[in-house]
Amino acid sequence: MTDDALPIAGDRETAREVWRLSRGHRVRLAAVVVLGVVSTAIDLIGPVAIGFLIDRVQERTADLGTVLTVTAALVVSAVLGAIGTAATIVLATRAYHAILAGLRERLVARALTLPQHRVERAGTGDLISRSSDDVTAVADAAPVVVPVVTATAFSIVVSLGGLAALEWPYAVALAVVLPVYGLALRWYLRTGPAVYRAERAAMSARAQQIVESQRGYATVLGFGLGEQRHHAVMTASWSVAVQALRARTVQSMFNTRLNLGECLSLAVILVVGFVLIEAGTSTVGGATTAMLLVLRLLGPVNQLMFVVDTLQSALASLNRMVGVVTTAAPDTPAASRTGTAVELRKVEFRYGDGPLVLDDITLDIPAGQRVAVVGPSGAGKTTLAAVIAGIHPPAAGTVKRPERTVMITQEAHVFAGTLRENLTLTAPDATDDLLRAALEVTGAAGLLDRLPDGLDTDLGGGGHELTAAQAQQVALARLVLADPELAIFDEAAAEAGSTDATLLDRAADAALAGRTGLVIAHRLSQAAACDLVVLMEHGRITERGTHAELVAAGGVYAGLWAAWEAGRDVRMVG
Ligand SMILES: Nc1ncnc2c1ncn2[C@@H]1O[C@H](COP(=O)(O)OP(=O)(O)OP(=O)(O)O)[C@@H](O)[C@H]1O
Repeated sequence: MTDDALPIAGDRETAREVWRLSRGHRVRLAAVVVLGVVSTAIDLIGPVAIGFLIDRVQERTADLGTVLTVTAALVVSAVLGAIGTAATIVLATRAYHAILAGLRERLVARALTLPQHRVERAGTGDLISRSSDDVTAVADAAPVVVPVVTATAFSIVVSLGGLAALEWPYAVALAVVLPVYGLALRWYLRTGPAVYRAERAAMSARAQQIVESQRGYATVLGFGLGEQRHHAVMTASWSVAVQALRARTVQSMFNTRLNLGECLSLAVILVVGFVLIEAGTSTVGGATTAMLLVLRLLGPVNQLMFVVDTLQSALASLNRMVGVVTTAAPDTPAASRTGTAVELRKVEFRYGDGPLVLDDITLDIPAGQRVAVVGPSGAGKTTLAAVIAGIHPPAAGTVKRPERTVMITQEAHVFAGTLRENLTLTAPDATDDLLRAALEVTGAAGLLDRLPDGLDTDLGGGGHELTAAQAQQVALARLVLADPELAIFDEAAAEAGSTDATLLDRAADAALAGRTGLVIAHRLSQAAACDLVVLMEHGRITERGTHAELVAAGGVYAGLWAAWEAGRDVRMVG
């Protein structure tokens, strides 16, 4: 794990979080425990009844009534035990899924508030895999793990209790042998995962060799590489065979250890039973009951050993999920001083270990004013916008911005869902009238009329496709509905003079009305309409002032403006 990776919770932290999440389900969990103990205890009736019958037969006091009573007890205990166990498993599985659903909700909620730079540093894949693969791994483990773990836990407790009730030396003997299973498990967990990983890696390498040979078929033929490819596939296949052999060996060695545990368990009960019968403290029936109890227990214990892999990987996934949930909340932006919406002091920023992309930036944006940032490509405009928006924390210096800050980036995303859902993302309670008004403000009322189902039209993946400009208008309408104090626009550079550019300029202008605005101006006409213009070059602010002041000053901006007016080099600023 690198320093940048999202954290992985420890087992204790995970247990704490799961306990916290179980708050609404504790009655159900208590019912699981009660039902589990009762149904496992009912299961004990069988061994006890058989022991009772054997003793009566030995004493020669058994008659047909005894046999029928014992048979009835066996049937009733089997049926009730089965019903009770099934009900316990159903209840436990429901509780498990309810708690998992709660965890998933918290994970998504937390993931959506993680600072973008945190997610980017960790790799978006990490977060996606935690909220999809890990959730699936934990959910898929339920049908395998829950019944086995529940049954084994109750069986161990109740069987040990039953043995102790019978004669305490039986329980002590079994308790002494049970650690053999623990040792077998420890050995398996230390050896198994690495061997299985190596087997899977060998399989991937073989698949890779085969796919490459097929994909590069023409090259293989053209260069006469057939023999070489054949050899590569053969080597990879042999490696799979070797790894598979190792994996199966580990498995059978594990089985041997389990068999040893089983033999020892039965042997100690046999020996203890013999000694107790000899001493006259136990009967043959009692020893038989003890033996049957141990035999009953061995099934679930063995099953537990075989689901331990699934259990482990589910726990690892759980730790990864809880790691996101318990990640520290991002710093809330400091409230800005009255009158000044944005305050940057000596801000520096670099991507990773790269060079400074922002260097000594000090900037105030008075509340309600619009500032345009212009400059050549790579000057750091987008980075400055992201630092002001709080997406990237500054490497040095301080940034203050209003709490309600929204940034519209160059790629406005349209989410899969209806237009209404796309708009209400930022205003869940907005009425249809408000949504229409927001679309109207951003000049998209016409779009609404053209959509086949109006606000209910499906957009995004598989739905009605919006043009890039329409997607921007929807994003702007979303911004209007979010009603932020500071709006930051880093919009796509539409070609100057194009219908889209005019449309978007008007839409942005309307969306900015009454707010503080920071506009990354790709067209100098946008800059000219702002209250203040900031020119950036090589990560530094080199000129600042009103448009008129900068033009009058005759510096770089004035040159750019002259070029813009002459229509000579429009792209200089984008
Ligand atoms: N994610 C990143 N990782 C590393 N370097 C980056 C990253 N994003 C931008 N840069 C670098 O930072 C510098 C500033 O980039 P930035 O995108 O902020 O400039 P810009 O003025 O907005 O350019 P443009 O107008 O082309 O969008 C450039 O040298 C760029 O290569």
